[in-house]
Amino acid sequence: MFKVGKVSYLNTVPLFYRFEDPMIELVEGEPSYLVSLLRYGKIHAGIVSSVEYLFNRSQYRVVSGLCIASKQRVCSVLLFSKRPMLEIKRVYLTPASLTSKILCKHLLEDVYKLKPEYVESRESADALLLIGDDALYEKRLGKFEYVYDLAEEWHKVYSLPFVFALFLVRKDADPSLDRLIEELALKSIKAFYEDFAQGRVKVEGFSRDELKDYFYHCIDYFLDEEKERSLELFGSLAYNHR
Ligand SMILES: C=C(O[C@@H]1C=C(C(=O)O)C=C[C@H]1O)C(=O)O
Repeated sequence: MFKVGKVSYLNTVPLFYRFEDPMIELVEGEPSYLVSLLRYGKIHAGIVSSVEYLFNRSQYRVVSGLCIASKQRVCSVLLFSKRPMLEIKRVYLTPASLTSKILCKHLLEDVYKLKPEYVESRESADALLLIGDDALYEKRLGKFEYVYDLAEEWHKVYSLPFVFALFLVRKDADPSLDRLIEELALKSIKAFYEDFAQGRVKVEGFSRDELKDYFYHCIDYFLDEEKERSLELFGSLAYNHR
């Protein structure tokens, strides 16, 4: 039996839409939790934060061609702020994330040349980094005057897509697992988009228009050469923020 980690957010619904096999057991959780399970061998594989691969390459194989990325906007990695970007002083970074936290630090410190204090409580912060469904729900509440999409910020600077997560397989796992994951995920994505186009997909808590914007204009699942280039660039910039 293979244990495979699945991020428990809207963004993985297409990847796991038909991800059923007698050999596979899914384990759900937030990205940082899944990374710790994978690192310590409690699961064999999972779609997890891309920085885990960038910092510990020798431990993993990457399932080819698949990722969670965005071409421009991602819509669910958002910095919510009471002040304009250049005036941000105290930042809360969600502990659910690894990649987006580092992306946020890179943008604030290296691109915008700020020296923010990172605080543990939301209440004392003037800006909050949230990811996944937490970010999508917070946006709806409309409590913050400034909302920055971090993939869009990355794109403004580098004109590149951004890769948030990769399907990693532990090197000590059976080699047949990579192929099985690739097949099931590709089958899932195809079935999801076919069903969505036919109006057959419903996800509790989200309207059809919200889903359409998210899955057609924000999230992208295909790891191509441009995304690999972006990943390597991020790897070289991320090192100072680990
Ligand atoms: C786009 C997203 O990508 C995620 C962001 C991750 C991270 O920041 O470590 C990890 C997995 C992905 O689910 C999101 O969660 O909204």
